[in-house]
Amino acid sequence: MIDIQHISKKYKGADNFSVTNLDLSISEKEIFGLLGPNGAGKTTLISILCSLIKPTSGTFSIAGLTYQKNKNQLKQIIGIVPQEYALYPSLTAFENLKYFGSMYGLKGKNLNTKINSALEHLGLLAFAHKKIDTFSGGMKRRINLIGSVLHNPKVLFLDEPTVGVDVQSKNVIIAFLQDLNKNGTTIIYTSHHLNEAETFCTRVAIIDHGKLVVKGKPQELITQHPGANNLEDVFINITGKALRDHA
Ligand SMILES: Nc1ncnc2c1ncn2[C@@H]1O[C@H](COP(=O)(O)OP(=O)(O)OP(=O)(O)O)[C@@H](O)[C@H]1O
Repeated sequence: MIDIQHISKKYKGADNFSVTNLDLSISEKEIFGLLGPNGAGKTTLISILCSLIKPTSGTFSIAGLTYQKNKNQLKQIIGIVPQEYALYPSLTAFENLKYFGSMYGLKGKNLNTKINSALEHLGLLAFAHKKIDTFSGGMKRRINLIGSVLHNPKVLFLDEPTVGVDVQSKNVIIAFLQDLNKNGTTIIYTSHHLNEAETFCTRVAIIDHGKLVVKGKPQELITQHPGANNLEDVFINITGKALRDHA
């Protein structure tokens, strides 16, 4: 489904590569977790796969489509949930979602039904006509998520979808994503929540300093690392205890 070959990225003016010669294949209907310390290159990789930035070298395809040849088709089959909220604060939740839907050519009754159904699924129907600037962080994240799936993407990319949300919102978000996945959506997400990734993901890859260090099913990785009881132990084992501060 997703085939990544020798992807590297060096930002303009940067001294180092943010992603280095990365190869990865992700199958249809996987829930794939990209894990790694701050600055490892997770957002950079997701941004490349979403065609938001161009790789310095290397290629990738999604469902056989490439950004060089099939940019518009590619946009239609993917959904993107960015780290930052991409919402208009002075518009209501419903108005924001109508706007998102219209960007994918959706309109009328069909769009309204989809919006209402997703709002209900994510516990937000009662707030449909309230302005976004009155929403909590967890509510905004759920609206952002709905906006990215109205067009039924085959592949959904999420950059830390559960950061800064309470446990209740997190559980609703994870359950919603699991339902999408059961209905055929392949999910690729980045997270620092290793407990969450351990139970949520079919496979994970740990990235460090722009390189893919290890990949596999969470339980397999735990078994392969002597003394590891969970994915966090594996993570520390692989990436070490040093802080990754930089400016
Ligand atoms: N626009 C940019 N210009 C220059 N360097 C950048 C840019 N964006 C990211 N970087 C650098 O690329 C490296 C990887 O950053 P990236 O945001 O992809 O990491 P990450 O794994 O998503 O980190 P985090 O977990 O903190 O979100 C870092 O060293 C970062 O400083």
